[in-house]
Formats: sequence, structure tokens, C-alpha cells
Amino acid sequence: MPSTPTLELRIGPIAHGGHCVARHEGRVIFVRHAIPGELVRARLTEAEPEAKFWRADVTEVLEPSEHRVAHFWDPADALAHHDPVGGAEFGHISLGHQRELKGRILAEQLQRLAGVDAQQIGFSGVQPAPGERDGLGWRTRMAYAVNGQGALAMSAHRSHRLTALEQMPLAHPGIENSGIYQVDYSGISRVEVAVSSADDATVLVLLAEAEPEAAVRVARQLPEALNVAAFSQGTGAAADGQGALHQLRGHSWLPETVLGHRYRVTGEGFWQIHRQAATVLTERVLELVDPRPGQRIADLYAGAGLFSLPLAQRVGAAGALFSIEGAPGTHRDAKRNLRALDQARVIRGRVERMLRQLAAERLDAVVLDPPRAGVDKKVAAELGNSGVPRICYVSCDPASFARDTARLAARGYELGHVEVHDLYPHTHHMETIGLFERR
Ligand SMILES: C[S@@+](CC[C@H](N)C(=O)[O-])C[C@H]1O[C@@H](n2cnc3c(N)ncnc32)[C@H](O)[C@@H]1O
Repeated sequence: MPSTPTLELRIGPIAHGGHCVARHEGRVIFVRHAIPGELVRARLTEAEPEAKFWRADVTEVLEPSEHRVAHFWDPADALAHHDPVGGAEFGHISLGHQRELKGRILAEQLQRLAGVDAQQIGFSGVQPAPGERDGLGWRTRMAYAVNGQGALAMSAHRSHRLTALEQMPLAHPGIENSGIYQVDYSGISRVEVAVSSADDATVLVLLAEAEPEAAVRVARQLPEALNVAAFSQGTGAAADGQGALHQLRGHSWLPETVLGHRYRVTGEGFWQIHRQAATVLTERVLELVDPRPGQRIADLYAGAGLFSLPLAQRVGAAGALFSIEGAPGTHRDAKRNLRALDQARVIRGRVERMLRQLAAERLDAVVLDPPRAGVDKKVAAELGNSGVPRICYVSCDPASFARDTARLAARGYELGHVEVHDLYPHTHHMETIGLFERR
């Protein structure tokens, strides 16, 4: 029985961050595992008397939404467990309605933070990945905690409580069938697993923050076919990438192929998570930016060069492509991935510091794909002052995207087109692409 109090709540609108808004005696309560319109009983998880808002998790549904479905994964089912694991927090909502809610979140954020009416600029709803049926098996990258018994585990939302796992239905079958769940990971802090979407089979296991003897012992237990490396993060910020990778078996990188272009991605380096994301996003960026021979384009937060490579190819030898990435390992991948193209200038550094250097380059377009936090104020201001005719902004967070839309608008850039792709089914995440043109 729960020791914390429960409340009966009528669920209001969906909000950014995967929860719905409800009110109790005038106070806002952010409720997880609910659907707008439902009447639920919810357990308070954060309820400081003086706090402006509280948090709660649904424990019982008194009046279900017509869009409620049985959760596909028991450990994440809030109706079955008090501390459901995170990572599939929309699994109780039909896939179609998940997309409807994500579209509402984007529209609300754009309206509230940037004063933009999404419908007026042609926003036509959230698009599923091509061929999507059940929203399962899409994650080509997984990160697991390790519990006290050495088993792969995940934590509940805003909690350190771990649940041991024997499967994760959102993970790519190449990961699920690789034999990783049957191993004792004692002595390892975190396990990251990635599968190549080029062949759906090559798997790399990264043992993070591992005691050296433990890493060797675990590598011996893992099936022979798997590539294994030990990884230590170091102390720097992600973009400064002070991590060190130590190869234990096979390669410490994965091959990827997107629209006929071949890439190599180092274990700890960034790559899109959904098995189709790299293709979907590259196709859309190319269509929106429409690069022409001789043009000069910058790809900021470029990762391993996913967009840089086809952009460089399209601008051709008479053009120039500037690919800027902060993490050293990922930058090295980009250098290697773009080495055949003389027009590609692959620059390592933080965008905040490098953008000024591009000011004299008379750019025709900028593509940017920052981390969840979006671009910082200074980057938005410099981009806004750059005079570049078009900016294609790829974003994994609708709130920072809307905030940056307002910042760019203040410098004369109008959001003329926005689209959202459901590249994180059964979670509240989404991928937004916006095209800004200079007024
Ligand atoms: C969302 S990923 C996009 C990568 C690439 N566009 C792709 O789709 O594969 C963001 C990238 O920005 C890098 N990054 C984060 N902060 C940065 C910064 N301040 N300056 C430069 N790169 C940064 C990360 O290392 C990561 O590779």
C-alpha cells in the first residue's frame, strides 16, 4: 500500500516533459501516466506544502480516455508498479494519440514562447517514421544502469531505484537478441549498447566507468560476436569530451550507411537513436536546405557528419561546407567520414567559440542540430546577426526550439515551416525541424 497520499484528479492538458496538468484546490499538479480528460487517482510524488506545483503518478484510472491502451511493457506500467521505469512513459496511450499530443505540445510551446501559430505556417501534425507499425524495436542505442546484483537495470523517473531488466521492447532486435541480459556486470557502473542500422546486426557494448578487471571479466562473458570496449567519461562537459575508450574485443566503432553514404561512428560518439532517424532527418534537411553547387553552408553541432557529408557533396568542389562539432571523438569520426571531400572543412570546437570565425564566410545556409538545451543566447544572437539567408534547425526539444524561435525572430528570422517526426515512439520526445528565412 502506498504510504504517500493520493488524490482524485480530473486531468487537464498535456504539457511539455511528458506529464499532464491537473489542479487541486488551485494548485497545479503535474501528473504522469495520465491522458487529458481522464479522471484518475494519483499518488503524490512531490508535494512540498510551499511548492508552486506538485507532482503525482497515476495509480488508478477511474474514467479512462478512449485512447488508453494496456501498456506493452510491465516494468513501465504505472498501474502495475509504484515506481515504473522511465523510457516508455507514453506506452499507455495509443500511438496515434501520442502523436496528436506531441503535436499539441509543439503548438503550445511555439504559441506561448514565440507567439507563432503553428497551423498558420502549415504544421500538419506529427509524422510517424516510414513503415511504423507498433513503435517497438526502434532504439539502436541503449544505456543501462547496473544494479547491486550486477544485472542490467533502469531507474524510475526522478528516482535512483533500479529495476532489473530481461528485455526492453523499444530496443532494436539486434540488441535484444545479443545476449547482453544474461551477463553479470558487477564492477561496471553503466552499460551502453549500440547496434548498426546499416546491417541491423553489428553490436558494440560499452562498459562505462568499469573497474579494469571487471571489464575484462565481463568482456569474456559476453557472446563472441559482440564488439566490446571500456569507456570512461572523464570530468569534462560532453562537448569537451574528455572520455577515454579502451577496446576489449573487435572494433570500438560501428559502421552506418545513410542514403548511400558510409559513416563510421565511435562507440561513445553521437548517432541518431531511432533506426530510421538518420535517413528521415537527412532527407528532410536536404529537401529544406536545397543545397546547390557552389553554395557555402555550415553544419553546426554536426556530430559524425551525418548532414555534413551529403551537404558537402551537393555544394560540390566549387562550394564549401563547414562542419563544427565539439566532442573530440565525434569530431574525429566527422573528419574521417568527410575526408574524401576537399570542400568540407571539419572544425573541432564549441559552436559558441567557432561561430564568429564563420562570420566572414558569406554563408548561404546554416543547419543546426544542438543538444536538448538548444543554442545558447550568444549563439542565437550571432546567428541572428549573421545575415545568412536561411537556417534549418533540427531539434529534439520543443521548448528550447520555441525559445530559440523567439530569439531568432527578434533578429529578423521568420519561422516559415515546421514539421515534427515521431522518432521516439512511446516516449514524450519528438524531433522538430524548422526552416527560418531572413525577413
Ligand atoms: C543532437 S547531436 C547532432 C549531431 C548530428 N547533427 C547528427 O544528427 O548526427 C548534437 C551534437 O552536438 C555536439 N555538441 C554539443 N554541444 C556542443 C557545442 N557547444 N559546440 C559544438 N558541438 C556541440 C554533441 O557532441 C553532438 O555530437
